Order: sequence, then structure tokens, then C-alpha cells
Amino acid sequence: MDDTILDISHASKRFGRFQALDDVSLSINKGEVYGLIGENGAGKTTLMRLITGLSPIQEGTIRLMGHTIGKDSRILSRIGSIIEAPAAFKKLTVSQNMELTAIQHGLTDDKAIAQTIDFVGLNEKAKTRAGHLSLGQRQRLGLAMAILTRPDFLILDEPINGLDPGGIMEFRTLLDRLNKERRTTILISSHILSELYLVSSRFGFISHGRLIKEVNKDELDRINQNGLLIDVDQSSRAAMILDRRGIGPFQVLDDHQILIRQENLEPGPINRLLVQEGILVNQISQQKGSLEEYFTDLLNKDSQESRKQ
Ligand SMILES: Nc1ncnc2c1ncn2[C@@H]1O[C@H](COP(=O)(O)OP(=O)(O)OP(=O)(O)O)[C@@H](O)[C@H]1O
Repeated sequence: MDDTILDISHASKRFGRFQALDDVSLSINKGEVYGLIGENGAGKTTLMRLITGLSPIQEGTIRLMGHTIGKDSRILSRIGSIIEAPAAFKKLTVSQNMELTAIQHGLTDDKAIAQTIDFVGLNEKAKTRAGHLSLGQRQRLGLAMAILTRPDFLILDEPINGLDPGGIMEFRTLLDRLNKERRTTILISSHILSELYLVSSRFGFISHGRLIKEVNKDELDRINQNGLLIDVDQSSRAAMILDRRGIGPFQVLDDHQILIRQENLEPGPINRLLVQEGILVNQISQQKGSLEEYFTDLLNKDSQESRKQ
């Protein structure tokens, strides 16, 4: 059976003369949590709006579970989304908002509403108006409305914006449960990259409307290994010294830099060893690889390449 939930092929979108999305192709498989990363204005929301049929695609195709968006929109009933702000009516209570969502989807199962309110932990607020909920509770109501029909695919545009650390953790637990217990596939964007790292199994990086890189979490962890970065006058000679002492594994990055891929290594003894052997040590720093650093490096490389062209 084909495990592809979303297949975007050469999607482009312009607003007037502005190219918001430029030839984007990506696919997401069942069970994945795909983290979409990009600076402000990169095109993340635009892409999500195309996928959910909120905005028409101009070039390319988007297939959801085998159905082409635009031609056959029935498949949209199998996806849930929070795009921009959750769409709850402020004057209606939590339960009433859920009832309205049920009516919109033609859902007649009353138990589903109670189960979903319970799932997101809003039991005590069921009779509270949405306008009187805290931001974190409102986000949870938004999630409840999005998952009421038990969608196969959930699209979340910056769902943790403005939440406090506790709220972020609760939201993460909910997403984890949805993904593990219901095998819901998730596409999520956020500027809080440390959080996105925790929830996602794969990442796509968008810049100026182009998908510049995709990487899965294992690959990212391999690239981003922590260690000691040493800057010396001659990296090849320093490498021989480290090798003789059995220190490593390490990687010679260029004529001056070596990355010793070992966590919690003290810089002092390494410094003393190299200096005793006549190596000039300019700097030793702890290297902590993060999704944030990876993204910043990618953007730098991309803008250098764009300048060359
Ligand atoms: N309806 C529209 N008309 C004109 N321009 C638009 C429209 N919608 C989006 N844009 C432009 O397209 C670009 C991409 O916007 P989009 O909202 O997709 O970015 P984003 O990656 O979600 O950014 P952010 O992280 O700030 O939410 C922006 O420059 C935006 O101004």
C-alpha cells in the first residue's frame, strides 16, 4: 500500500508579481511529523493554505492521499488544520464550538465531542466561552476542533505561538499522543526550533519561497554531533598528536580547525597537550549542534550561492 500522505510536485504561487512559492516539491509519508522551517515571509503559511485548499495553486500539483487538490476536494475532510489563528467563535462555549464543528463536518457521533474535549484536557472548561479561555486553552480548543473527525493528516501553522513553557510541553504531549496512538501524520511550522526539533521526525527548510533542504532527524543528529572545536595554527600536526594519544573520534575541518566529536571533553588538558607539543592554540570552544545553528548555516550558504549566481 502507498504510504504517501502528501505529495507536492513543482508547486508555485505568485501574488501579483511577487513569487511567494517557487517550484516546491516535497512528500510526507504516513506517520511522519514534518517540521516546516523558514524565516518570516518564507512561504510556510502560503504552502499550508495551498494544501488545505484555502488558496488555489497556480502551477504544479498537490496530491493528498492520492487525490489531487482542486480536482477532487472530498479528501479535505480527512485532514484537520490550524492555520494562522484557531477559528473558535469567542461568544460560544467550548462545547458549542465543538458542536458547530461537528455540524460542519456532518458528524453525528455525540461521544466524539466529549472524547475530544477530554483528549485535549478541556473538560473543566467545556461550558466556558472561548473568549474567556487563556491562550493555551484556546490553542487546545483549536486542536480539538481540528482533530474532532480523527483526521489522518494534521496541518498546524505555528500552533505553539505565545504559549508558556508549560503550555508548549502540554501541546507537545498531545501531538505525540496523536502521532503514536492514532498514527496521525503531522505537518507543523514553528519559529521555536528547539521545540520543533523535539516533535518532528523530518525537517524541510523554506527560504524565499523555495524548499532549500530536507533532512531527517537521524541525519541531523549525525551532522550536529556535539564536541570540542579547536582552532590551531596547523590542524594536520595537531591531528597526529590527538591520534597518537587516542583522543577522538575527530574530524579535520580545514587547515586550522578540528572538531573532536566527543561530548563532555574538558578543553584544559587538550590545550595543555597541544601547547606542550608546540602547537599554537587560538581557541577551543564547546560545539553544541542545534536545529537553529543548522538552519542559520543553511541560510548563509544559500545566500552565498544566490549571490554567486
Ligand atoms: N494574499 C496575499 N497577498 C499578497 N502577498 C501575500 C499574500 N499572502 C502572503 N503573501 C506574501 O507571501 C510571502 C509569504 O508569506 P507567508 O505568510 O507564507 O510566510 P510565512 O513563512 O508563513 O511567514 P511567517 O513566519 O512570518 O508567518 C510574504 O512575503 C507575504 O507578504
